[in-house]
Amino acid sequence: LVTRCKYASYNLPSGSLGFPLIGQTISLLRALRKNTDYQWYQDRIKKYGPVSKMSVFGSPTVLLTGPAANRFAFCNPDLIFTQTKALNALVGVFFGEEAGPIREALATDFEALVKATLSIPVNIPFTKFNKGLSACWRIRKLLSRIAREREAALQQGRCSSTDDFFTYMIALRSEGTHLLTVEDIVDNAILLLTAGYETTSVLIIFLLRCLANESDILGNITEEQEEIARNKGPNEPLTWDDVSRMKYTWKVAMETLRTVPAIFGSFRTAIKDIEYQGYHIPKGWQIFTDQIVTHLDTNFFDEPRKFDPARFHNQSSIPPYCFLPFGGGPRMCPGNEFAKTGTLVAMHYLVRQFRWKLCCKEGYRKDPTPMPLLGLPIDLETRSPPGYAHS
Ligand code: HEM
Repeated sequence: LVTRCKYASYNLPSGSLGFPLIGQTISLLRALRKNTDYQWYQDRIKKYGPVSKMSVFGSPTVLLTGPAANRFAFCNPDLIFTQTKALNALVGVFFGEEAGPIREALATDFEALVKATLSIPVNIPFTKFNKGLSACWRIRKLLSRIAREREAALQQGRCSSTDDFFTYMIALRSEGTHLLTVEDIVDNAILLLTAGYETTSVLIIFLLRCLANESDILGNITEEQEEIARNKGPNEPLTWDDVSRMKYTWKVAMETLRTVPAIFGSFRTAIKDIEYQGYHIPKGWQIFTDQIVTHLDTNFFDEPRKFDPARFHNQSSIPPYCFLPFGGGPRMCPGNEFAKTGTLVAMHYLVRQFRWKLCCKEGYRKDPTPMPLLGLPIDLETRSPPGYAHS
């Protein structure tokens, strides 16, 4: 009623905002967990059309679907990059040589933090949001300590500005390049870790999962990687040039991201009243777009449920704003090349040295990142790469 009175002169999209605060959050989270989110969006589109209003993660939201909507969401200057209210409340690899022990100390807390990013932002004991807040507090405490130690070490000349993320950011501040405080730098570190933590590992997990059932594709990847290895000396590390030659392997990774996007959707907030296709979107409302809607659309991908990396042989045949694993526009993922390199290097060593079988055929859920229901138990066998002249 309040919304109806407040926006009486607006042409709001169809749909309902549901119960205050909760809205459709539980229903969407349930669909994500059951991996039926694609159907959930289709049901909404059928009922309300490609633009509809709802309320998720604590904010009134307009769901936009289709390539034109994706373009609008990613490129409109009146929409700012937002995370859900939960993530904003939670967040206000960078550790040089100590990476191992610090990563271990943080791993469990980051898992709790990522899980809490899509939750109802009400701090009630034992809820995901509450656990995420506690995890975030521990992460912040640990990172702040590290940042302060690095600051002191830098001042005493015990480390260099290129040692890690913190020393680099602190050195830039001393040069007057930015005015961020140590707390701001810690916040940025948390954001980078949240964005980069599970995404690449999800891609590698689902690559392994898909390849276990696709012996021909695995064979083609192995051939590409063996060819690269053949031209190298014993124990010679991979180079940028080698990675740029892993074209087929990357097509398989893109097909994995098309069928199982690591990030399920993108949120923006309208900084003023805006209009889309005749509908008004009030200032302060969220815009939400979901990658899977175009990734599985038969208008853009033939037999979209089929795992077929060959569809990326001719990438110009994919219409713009239909395939968006790394987002689009000015806020496209800045870690995409880093993720690509990490994934390709991991695949180089995995496919040449191992073969694997899935121990179970369970499905997967999104919580919010996709994860096989029972993890990914596999039978791993070592494989002898062909004996090259030098090995
Ligand atoms: C397969 C791996 C990855 C995928 C699929 C992925 C996907 C995405 C997507 C879709 C967005 C845009 C979200 C939006 O527009 O709402 C994004 C943003 C971002 N990603 Fe990634 N990402 C990956 C890896 C990484 C890594 C490794 C890092 C850093 C180490 C990273 C850092 C970021 C950051 C900082 C943003 C926010 C950019 C901004 O605020 O403008 N990502 N990522």
